[in-house]
Amino acid sequence: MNNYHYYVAGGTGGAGGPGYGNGAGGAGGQGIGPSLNFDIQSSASFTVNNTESLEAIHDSTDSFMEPKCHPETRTRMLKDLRKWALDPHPTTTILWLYGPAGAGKSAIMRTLATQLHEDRRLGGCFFFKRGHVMRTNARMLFTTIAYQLALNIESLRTPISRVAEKNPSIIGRSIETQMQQLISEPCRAHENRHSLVIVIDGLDECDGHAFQGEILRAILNPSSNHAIFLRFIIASRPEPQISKMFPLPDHSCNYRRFNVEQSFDDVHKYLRDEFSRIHRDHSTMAKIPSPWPEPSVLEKLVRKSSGYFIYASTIIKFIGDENFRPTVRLEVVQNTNGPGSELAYDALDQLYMTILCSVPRQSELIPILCAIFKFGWCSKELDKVFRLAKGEALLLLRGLHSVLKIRSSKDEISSHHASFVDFLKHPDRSGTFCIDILNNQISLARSLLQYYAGPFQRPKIFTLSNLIDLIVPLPPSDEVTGLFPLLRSMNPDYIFDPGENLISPKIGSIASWLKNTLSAPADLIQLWKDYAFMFSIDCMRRYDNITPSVKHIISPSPELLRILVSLGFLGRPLWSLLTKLDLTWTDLRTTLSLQLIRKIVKNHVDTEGGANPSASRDTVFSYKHGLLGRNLEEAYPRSQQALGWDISYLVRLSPPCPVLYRELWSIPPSEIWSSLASGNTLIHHVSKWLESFPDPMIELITFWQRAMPDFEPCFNNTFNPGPKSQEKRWHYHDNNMIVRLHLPNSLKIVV
Ligand SMILES: Nc1ncnc2c1ncn2[C@@H]1O[C@H](COP(=O)(O)OP(=O)(O)OP(=O)(O)O)[C@@H](O)[C@H]1O
Repeated sequence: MNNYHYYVAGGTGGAGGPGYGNGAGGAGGQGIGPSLNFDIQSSASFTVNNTESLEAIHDSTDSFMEPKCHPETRTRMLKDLRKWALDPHPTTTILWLYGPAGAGKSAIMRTLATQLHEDRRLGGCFFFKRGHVMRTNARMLFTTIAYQLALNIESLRTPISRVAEKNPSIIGRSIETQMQQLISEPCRAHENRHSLVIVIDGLDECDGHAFQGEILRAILNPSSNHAIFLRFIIASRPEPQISKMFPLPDHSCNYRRFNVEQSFDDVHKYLRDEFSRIHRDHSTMAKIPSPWPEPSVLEKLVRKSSGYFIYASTIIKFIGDENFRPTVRLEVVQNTNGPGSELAYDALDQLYMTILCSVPRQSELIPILCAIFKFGWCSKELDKVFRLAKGEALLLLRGLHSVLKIRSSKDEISSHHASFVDFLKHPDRSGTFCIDILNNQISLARSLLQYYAGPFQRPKIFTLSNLIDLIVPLPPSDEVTGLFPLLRSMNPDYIFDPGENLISPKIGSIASWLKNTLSAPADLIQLWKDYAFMFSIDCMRRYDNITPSVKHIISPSPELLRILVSLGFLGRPLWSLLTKLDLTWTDLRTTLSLQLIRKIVKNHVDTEGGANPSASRDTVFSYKHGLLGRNLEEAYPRSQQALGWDISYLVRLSPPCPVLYRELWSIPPSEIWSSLASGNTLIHHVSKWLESFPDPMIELITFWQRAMPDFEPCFNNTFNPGPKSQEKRWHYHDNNMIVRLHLPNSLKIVV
């Protein structure tokens, strides 16, 4: 059991401080004397000397080392805060000051505490400090503040010390009881004409979220019934467990929120003055012309600070180091990736490391951080791509509110400080958290590829291009080989999604990369070559005849080429069919034919034989896009005719297939003959196709040939060609396409 003795006033020793309660005379300083002695008995777990908690006071012995505002900085903010603190009738008596890590909250609070002390309005203060045994201890908060109240306000001494005497175990009681008995009750019984401010800084640095909550509940609870003259200012990072206690205020709130905003002007002033000081005082600077550094360099550094002080004060400490030349160190700071730059940001890095290391579920968090800073994704996108439950990404990022700006209203995530992104990009600084190290890049690529292997969902932002940029620089390794199965199972719908802003060479670069990665299987390389080639054709269609530059590096498989030659005129999104139906190239022709046949039949049924053309989706689509006809009645037969042509070409290219043949019979004759042109074409190509069967049934061929009118001359025109013309047209169609696509001549059909 240790005893903690706060000896206040009088007696021997302590230098008398200026007491200011009710204009009473000066209270004593920290002395040892019997006249006022409140003895707060600790629980057995306390083994540290009590004076350590006194370091939490604004003017403690070590306080000269703690941050304070540089002269003429944060002036407007300090003025506002002081005005609120001194206001005899404020609308709220509790103020929460919040801002990201290193924004300058402690500096503001310390400067304010000093000002309030000079105004004789400081009731007490407590500066929590991470890593300090007493200054992270919630139990020390109200006892230390009570001590200062007793010290500062003469009329409070007796009631406070009486509580301590009567209840020596008060330090072991709940936070709320301490607040009630040591502060609220003695103050309520006391009359004070002026406000008295209690300043609590760095609440997020108090050990244990539960204790942080308890402290806030003790202060915010309306039943605490604080004395009318008491004001509380609490400063912290906007950590979720604290922010939730201060929801955006409505009219019934008894607190005010105060955001420590960026201030480029203040940082500029600070940097300018500090550089002048270094220039003036540093032994090696005598010959360096003034102003130093040049204004443009200064401006750049101000921008880099994002308007917060942590970056500015860190580089000043580095540049101003007496043992080095400031000019050389300034160069190092400017070149963030140059040698030695990791030393420049020591303090900053420690801050960021502490924050990152304190976050749970780090292995899940790292790829998410990579995605945020590489692709700028919002939380919804993160949930989707990382296959997390709704809102889970935000939950994972909860511990990073002091470095990340997370605006749930706009669903945007960004960094408070530009310096945090620099940190995350530099492997010597951020180590395993570095977003650019190989392991993290591979793990991000893996997550993305897993997503892209799944069913197509139109993304809100299109990032395939980023994924390719991520994959292509990866050097060969076992981990990279692990990505191959995912690359094989990628859903091509994502590649050919018109919303993606991809360019052909990007897709080609995956094939080239696979080729250079020696362990890549040949069929995977071919698959990506095919994708690249199809993509180039797609671009050609979309942008009308822009020759695909990809053709120089890609050699698609002959099977694919044959199909494409036929489909080049169809304008169908072939790629989506491929994956949706899980087909090989060989299956594709047959299946496409079957599908198209079913479609022609379905249109017939849906529209009741064409009587109600609005029931056919592709007729409506074609008409709406001005592709076919002036009205739906005109568009319907034309869209059926287009299907008929497509079927003709595909049937001709398909391998012998009895199922397909049977299916052809399901086409209602009226649909075949509604357009003589496509009917004729269909009949011609079916008969030719039947000839390609291993054991062609002559009767069948003859049957189909007879179905075609044989008065060739009459039909020998563009719209209604006879058999010879059909063949010519077929050859022309194919060969022309081969020329257009710059394909090998060997693919041409020789008449
Ligand atoms: N107005 C200012 N003038 C000069 N230096 C400042 C000012 N504000 C902050 N600094 C410096 O910036 C650094 C970070 O400031 P401070 O510790 O006050 O930030 P904070 O918001 O309290 O950070 P944290 O959330 O990590 O506690 C400190 O080195 C401090 O000295």
